[in-house]
Amino acid sequence: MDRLINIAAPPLDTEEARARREADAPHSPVASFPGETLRLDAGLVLHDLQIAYQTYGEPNAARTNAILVCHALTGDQHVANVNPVTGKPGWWETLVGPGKPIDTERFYVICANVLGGCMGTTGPSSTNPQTGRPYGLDMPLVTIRDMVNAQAMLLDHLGIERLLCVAGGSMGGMQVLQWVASYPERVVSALPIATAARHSAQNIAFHEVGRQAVMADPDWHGGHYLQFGVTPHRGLAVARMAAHITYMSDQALHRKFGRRLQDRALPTFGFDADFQVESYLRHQGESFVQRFDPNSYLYVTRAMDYFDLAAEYDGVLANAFRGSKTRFCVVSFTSDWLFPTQDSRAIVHALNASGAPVSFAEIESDKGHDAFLLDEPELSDITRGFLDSAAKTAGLPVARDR
Ligand SMILES: CC(=O)SCCNC(=O)CCNC(=O)[C@H](O)C(C)(C)COP(=O)(O)OP(=O)(O)OC[C@H]1O[C@@H](n2cnc3c(N)ncnc32)[C@H](O)[C@@H]1OP(=O)(O)O
Ligand SMILES: N[C@@H](CCO)C(=O)O
Repeated sequence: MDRLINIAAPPLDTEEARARREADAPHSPVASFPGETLRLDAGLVLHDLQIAYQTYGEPNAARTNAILVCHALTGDQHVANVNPVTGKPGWWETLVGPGKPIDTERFYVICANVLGGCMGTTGPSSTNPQTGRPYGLDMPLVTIRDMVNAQAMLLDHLGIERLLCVAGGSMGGMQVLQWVASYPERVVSALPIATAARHSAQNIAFHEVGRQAVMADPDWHGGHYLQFGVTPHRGLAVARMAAHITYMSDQALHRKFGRRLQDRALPTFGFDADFQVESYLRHQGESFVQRFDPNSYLYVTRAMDYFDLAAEYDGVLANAFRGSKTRFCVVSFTSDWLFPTQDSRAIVHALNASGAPVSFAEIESDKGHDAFLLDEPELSDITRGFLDSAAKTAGLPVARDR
């Protein structure tokens, strides 16, 4: 019988997986801030902050060519090249690299693992300096604004005063919007993709299902599973399966799998993964738990839920951008029902009302929300054109013809 998802490989917090993560250390520099604190929206203070990051390309002499890329919910700092933990290409290798739209021969690209994450930046699996044990749920909740404030500390550490662009999709796009609201003078241009200025009720609902799956796993132990030497990987896998459906469109699921059966001619009349789509989702769940920490999943989904940029500005989104000189390019995808085009339009309307320069593109695609991670030629063209124009405004040398 093959009714349950099969977590064959070691989950993230076994000794073996820890060793794999530690093997990443030479690849990911970690910025530490001894003696400094980060004040969080939750009203608490974080000590001994650590931020794991990657850079690609070189800063120019005036340090005016930096682009900050912000990752989505379960991304990490490995935006390009090979991710040493998964052995797979970086999550935005379609856009970032030499000669690519975010051209690392021209730009100095920085990407940091978010606060609350599990790839080297302080998160619930980090050691709580007050107890010497992993934080677990004793880690204070973090918000998108907290993530951005931590990134600002990293930029100070790297000697980058101003960003030529801040770019990202989904939760990365939320960080882009927050960057302009919090640090307008530090951002020349902004590229928020497949995102929203506030998380919808429907999206909060999906996240709650995922969190309940994690917390219902008997191995969760109130969030202190590391002390018990186990990981609630089954709950996390179920959470990912449910979430993954929301990252795709109905058309894409139909195109990829339809009602086809997996490795069999007839249904089993049982609960095995008869259908290809079931097998695919199980695979997505099983592979996710090899690279992600269950408590981090709780924290980062919660940060998205709390995001409501207008709420910080008397309920008027335009006020978040008023006076900002940042140039925007807002992008959405036609088949993205998780962050539909109407969410992007709301951002564009607010930017118009605030007087900010903004362009908007809705890209025709049947790939759903995760289209921003896939090879979408129109996204590449828009990104290249937008960055060329931002670079020109900033007085950088023009791009070579390709
Ligand atoms: C910033 C960030 O967001 S980083 C995090 C982004 N990364 C993820 O979210 C990782 C998981 N998500 C995905 O894989 C997303 O679908 C994407 C967008 C990143 C990739 O999409 P695609 O290239 O279309 O890949 P697809 O969704 O078809 O998945 C391919 C995988 O499914 C597996 N698969 C395909 N069909 C089946 C099936 N019938 N049964 C079992 N497994 C299957 C493939 O073997 C492949 O496995 P692998 O990834 O372990 O090599
Ligand atoms: N699939 C991506 C996008 C989610 O918004 C991720 O897991 O981060």
